This record gives sequence, structure tokens and C-alpha cells, in this order.
Amino acid sequence: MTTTRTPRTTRGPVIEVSELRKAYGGRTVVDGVSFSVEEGEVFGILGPNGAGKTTTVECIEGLRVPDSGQIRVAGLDPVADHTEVTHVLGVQLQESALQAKLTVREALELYSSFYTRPLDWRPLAERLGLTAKLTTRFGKLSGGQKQRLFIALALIGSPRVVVLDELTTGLDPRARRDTWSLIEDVRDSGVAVLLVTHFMEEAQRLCNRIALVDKGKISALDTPAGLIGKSSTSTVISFTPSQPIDQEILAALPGLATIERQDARITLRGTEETVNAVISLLAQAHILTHQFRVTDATLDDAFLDLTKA
Ligand SMILES: Nc1ncnc2c1ncn2[C@@H]1O[C@H](COP(=O)(O)OP(=O)(O)OP(=O)(O)O)[C@@H](O)[C@H]1O
Repeated sequence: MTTTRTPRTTRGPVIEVSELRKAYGGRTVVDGVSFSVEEGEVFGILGPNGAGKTTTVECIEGLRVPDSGQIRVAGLDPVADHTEVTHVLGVQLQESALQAKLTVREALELYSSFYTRPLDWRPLAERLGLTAKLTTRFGKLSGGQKQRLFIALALIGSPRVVVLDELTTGLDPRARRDTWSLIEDVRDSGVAVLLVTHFMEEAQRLCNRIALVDKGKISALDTPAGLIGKSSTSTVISFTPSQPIDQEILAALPGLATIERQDARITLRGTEETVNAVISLLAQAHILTHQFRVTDATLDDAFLDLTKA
């Protein structure tokens, strides 16, 4: 006799990952990863190429079997309870998942038929700019249009959790922004979103929390602002001095993390302390500057700092 487990409906984490480990051919690529994702949260996974992000996500989707550790999606085991999990988990498909001859409308209708409570696909298609493409075959869509269809299909089952790997890769700037606002609405409706991305601007805008994965381990887990605060580069100072400044003088500035030079322009990454020191250095040496700018570091700066070898 087989037992059917039902998804847990009480509030709390919708995804729970505990001490996840996975090796390929004796090489560990996910090494003790733990995190949880709450309802109504966008949780980002960021990390360099080969860090183990997709492997982690594929274990959550039940596509890979972990070597050890525990995963729960709405209280269900993604491998043992795979059928039940597919009803609460929406996944962005890979290109090979759809036949080239299927039209956009047929794909939307087909995927709607898989679920007991599907969304009305028409407004979803409209929101994703697919209405004019309903009779176009999948094989004739552009890369960006395919991507939009995959996002629609991930959401069509009205999932409690949606996993989006490389959400806006291949989308033009307008489609990217429209997709972000759709994901914000999805999150605000209480859905948990697990987002794997290489776009820092996307992560900074959408994610409530981010796990920075490096060499199979979580190296930092915080809000975007918290991650920026954790890095040694909270401030970016750039200016073009009226006369050259020696590298050693700059390198001795307190709180300094990096120095970049492009032609005569100097960009320093550091802290508030670095800003004050630069100002007094320039004043003491009677150096004037052109376009002196001080900006807060972005997630991009924090990523580079927190994942540096
Ligand atoms: N099926 C597999 N067999 C053997 N090695 C694999 C397999 N899948 C992934 N790997 C290796 O595991 C490591 C982690 O891969 P994974 O795809 O999880 O990384 P990622 O963080 O998603 O990378 P990217 O940002 O490049 O997509 C890589 O070194 C990759 O080559």
C-alpha cells in the first residue's frame, strides 16, 4: 500500500534545507548547505559559476537525490513525495522540456490541465507580453519569448513555491523590469520564490534575503543591505585628480579595499573612514578634483568582495 502525504498548510518555512551534501564522482559540490524560505519571501541564491547553486535547486525540485541532509518543501520530501511536491512547487522549465511544434496557447492549456487549481492563463500571458504570440509555435519564438513562456508555465499551477533559475537571462531591459514587477506581485500574494541569479541588480531589487554560495558552502546569508554592510567595501569614491597621486599613498588609506584606475580617473572602494582620509589627503596636497563622487557600494561590489579568492 502506498501512502499519500499532503502538503503542510500551516505558516512557517515552505522550503527547509538542512545540511545538504552532494558529490559528483567523489567531488563534493554541495557541502553542508542549510537555509529556509518563508511564505511571501524572495530568497536569492548567488554565487560564482560552479558554486553548486543549480545542484542545490535540483535537489529541492527532486531532480537529484542528495547524498545526505534533509529537504522539505511544504513539509514534503521532494524525492519520496515527488508527485505531491509537483502540485505545490512551480519550476522554470529548460528549453528541451517543450516540443517545437506546440503553440504558446497549447502549451499554456496543456500545463493548466496538469493542476487542480490553475491560474487563468490569459491575464498571465497578457502580463508577460505573450498575447500576440498565442498561435506561434514554440520553436519559432525568440529566446526572450521562450523565457517569458517558461515563467508563465512556472506560475500557472498557482504554486506555493516557485523556483526560478536565471529568471531574466535573455530578456531585454523592458521585459526584465516587467518580469520583476510580476515576481513582486507573486511574492506579495504569499508565494515563496527561490531565485538563482547572476544579475546583482535583480537580486538587490527582488530578494528579501540572499545566500551567497561559494565552493559548495554558504559563505554569507543576509538581506541585500546586510550583505553590503558585511563586505569591506561599503562606499565607492571616484574622482579625477588635477595631478597624479602615487599608488603607495592611496594604498595606505585607512579602510581601503581596492584601487582602480582608468586613464586619470581613480575609483576607491572602502569605508566612511576612507572617504574622510581621501578628503584630507587631497586638501593637504592641494590637489583639486574633477567629478568627485561618493556612492554607496552595491550588491555587485559586496559580491566581488565576499567571494574573492
Ligand atoms: N551531472 C554532473 N556530473 C558531474 N559534475 C557535475 C554535474 N552537474 C554539475 N556538476 C559540477 O558540479 C559543480 C557545481 O555545478 P552547478 O551547476 O551546481 O553550479 P552553479 O553554481 O549552478 O554554476 P553556474 O553559475 O555556472 O550555473 C560544477 O563544478 C559542475 O561542473
